Amino acid sequence: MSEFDFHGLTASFEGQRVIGPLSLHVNKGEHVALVGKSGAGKSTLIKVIYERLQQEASLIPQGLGLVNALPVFHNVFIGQLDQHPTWYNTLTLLRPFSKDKKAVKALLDELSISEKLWIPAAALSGGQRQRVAIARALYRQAPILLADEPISALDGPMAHTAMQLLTGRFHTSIVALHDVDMALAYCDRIIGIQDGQIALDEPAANLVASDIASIY
Ligand SMILES: Nc1ncnc2c1ncn2[C@@H]1O[C@H](COP(=O)(O)OP(=O)(O)OP(=O)(O)O)[C@@H](O)[C@H]1O
Repeated sequence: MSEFDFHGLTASFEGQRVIGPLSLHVNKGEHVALVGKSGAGKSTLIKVIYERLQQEASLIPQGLGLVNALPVFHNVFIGQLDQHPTWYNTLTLLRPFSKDKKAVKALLDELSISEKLWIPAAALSGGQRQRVAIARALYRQAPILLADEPISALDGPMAHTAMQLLTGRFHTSIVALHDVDMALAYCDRIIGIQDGQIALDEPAANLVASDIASIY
């Protein structure tokens, strides 16, 4: 069953075409890895897809988009901001409800970072910030994940934990990954981007890492 079927996806900067035009059909339940060399267009393609999906998707942008002045709890809670009335969000800023504290802490426990619950995001390391952005995306509970290099700053075991959570909790995902081995391990479809076009589109089961090398 189709999750989405987009045609004519394009993006340009200062008149220079960097994506497409291309078509992308993704089935419900697919976990897609976007691979390709730096500058190929993976981040831009994720942004273009997000513009079309909006509320249906959880986004982990490469820049993470954390609010530095807010504690980790609030940065994760932001994932559900549009699911509550304004009065609820205002009260939460001052004094979070215990059910939300419990839910956010449980998620942070899974990413081994719950001890930072009340620490401002500004005081976190790069890998800790990435885990908070992952928790925010999971907390949103959207059906589709769009993630741009979500594990680039994580150590080996934590990178595996994060990929298990992301591919396990989201029905459908599109994740840009530099690590080809992680892409093959956790995704069932590999899309290679080269100069803003799809240069490879194969089930992961049909590929080994060296097959993907040609697009780098
Ligand atoms: N804001 C921008 N203004 C101008 N050009 C841009 C902008 N953002 C991206 N580009 C250009 O678009 C092309 C694709 O960039 P993009 O960030 O999508 O690549 P990428 O595959 O995600 O790279 P990386 O793996 O390094 O993150 C590049 O040539 C880049 O220089």
